[in-house]
Amino acid sequence: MNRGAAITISGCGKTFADGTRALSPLDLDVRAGETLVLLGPSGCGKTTLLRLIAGLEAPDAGGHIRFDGADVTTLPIEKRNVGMVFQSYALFPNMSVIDNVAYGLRVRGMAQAARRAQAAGVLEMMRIDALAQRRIDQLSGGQRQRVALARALAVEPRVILLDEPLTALDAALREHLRGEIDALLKRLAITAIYVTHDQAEALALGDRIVVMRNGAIAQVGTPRDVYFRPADDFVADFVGVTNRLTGSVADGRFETASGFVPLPPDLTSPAAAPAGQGAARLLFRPEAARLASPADATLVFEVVQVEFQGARQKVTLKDPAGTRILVEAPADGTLAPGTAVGLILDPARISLA
Ligand SMILES: Nc1ncnc2c1ncn2[C@@H]1O[C@H](COP(=O)(O)OP(=O)(O)OP(=O)(O)O)[C@@H](O)[C@H]1O
Repeated sequence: MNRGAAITISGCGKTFADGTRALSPLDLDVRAGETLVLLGPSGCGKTTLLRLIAGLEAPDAGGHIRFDGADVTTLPIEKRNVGMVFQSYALFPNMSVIDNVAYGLRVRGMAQAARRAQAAGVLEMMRIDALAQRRIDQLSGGQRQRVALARALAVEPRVILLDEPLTALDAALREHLRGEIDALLKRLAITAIYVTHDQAEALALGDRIVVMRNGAIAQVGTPRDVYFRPADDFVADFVGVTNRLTGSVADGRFETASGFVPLPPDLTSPAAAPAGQGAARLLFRPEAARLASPADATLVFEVVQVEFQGARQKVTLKDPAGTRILVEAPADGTLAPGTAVGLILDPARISLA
């Protein structure tokens, strides 16, 4: 397999013929060999960005796309050496599995024996070699998606582009294939760009995640960055439940109705503007908090509701100002509505907004 290409996207916007502005001009660097996930709600421009990278659409004037430094902006898809996998497999239903996988090699003019051998190798790698002679319409959804992936990989692309490849599958199969795709992409060290609107898929697969909103990039970061240090309210809410406390920052502390939180240095540095000093909100996920006795904590809340979930319980708390938050705790049965509890926040998993 080829080594993956580094991709540089600069000033790429996209306005369709009917005037729809699908993407505002944006810049993005994709590192060689990484899996980059484009995550965002329907219509935010994920597919459009993927199609620009593929060469299926041209960016508006001024936009440039480079693969390993070489400008490919005007190159059509067949000259970019990219593989694509879609939600709707786009396989030839009457052809055998092996002929589907070898198709791209035939288009490139490879001789029959050589392309059959190469296709057979990819089928083996994907563990579907036993299905080589089956027709596509004799396969299950999960098998078809493996064939689609095999076909994209058979041409030894520098970049593989995946557009919601698992959406059509049921939940259990989706999770299983997600694990397989993750392992495969890491092993091949191929540059992969993966479009999804499913946050769990994005967090599991991405080396980095690009959260998109209304044709623009809201945040680029590792799954941990995006989850624990969301750039804004939109990102915070799109990737999970977010608690918010209002208060103010002074002398390295966040002061709020229920007490205070000592802040880690990176949140109080001048670079952490606008929240380095003055009125602010503290954001954290339910699992970034731990319950403690009120005497051992700098924040004290009242228990409002406890929802038993087996191994864990979800606990709703309120502060003296009436602000409610949701936390998770081991299901030990000692929490009752009306009691006071202390709350300890993991400093690495809080952010200010
Ligand atoms: N060929 C086209 N002509 C006009 N508008 C288009 C065209 N293709 C896409 N759009 C519009 O551009 C915007 C972005 O679409 P895009 O398909 O990139 O979104 P998406 O984030 O991939 O959404 P989804 O998750 O629903 O696939 C949408 O408003 C869409 O309606």
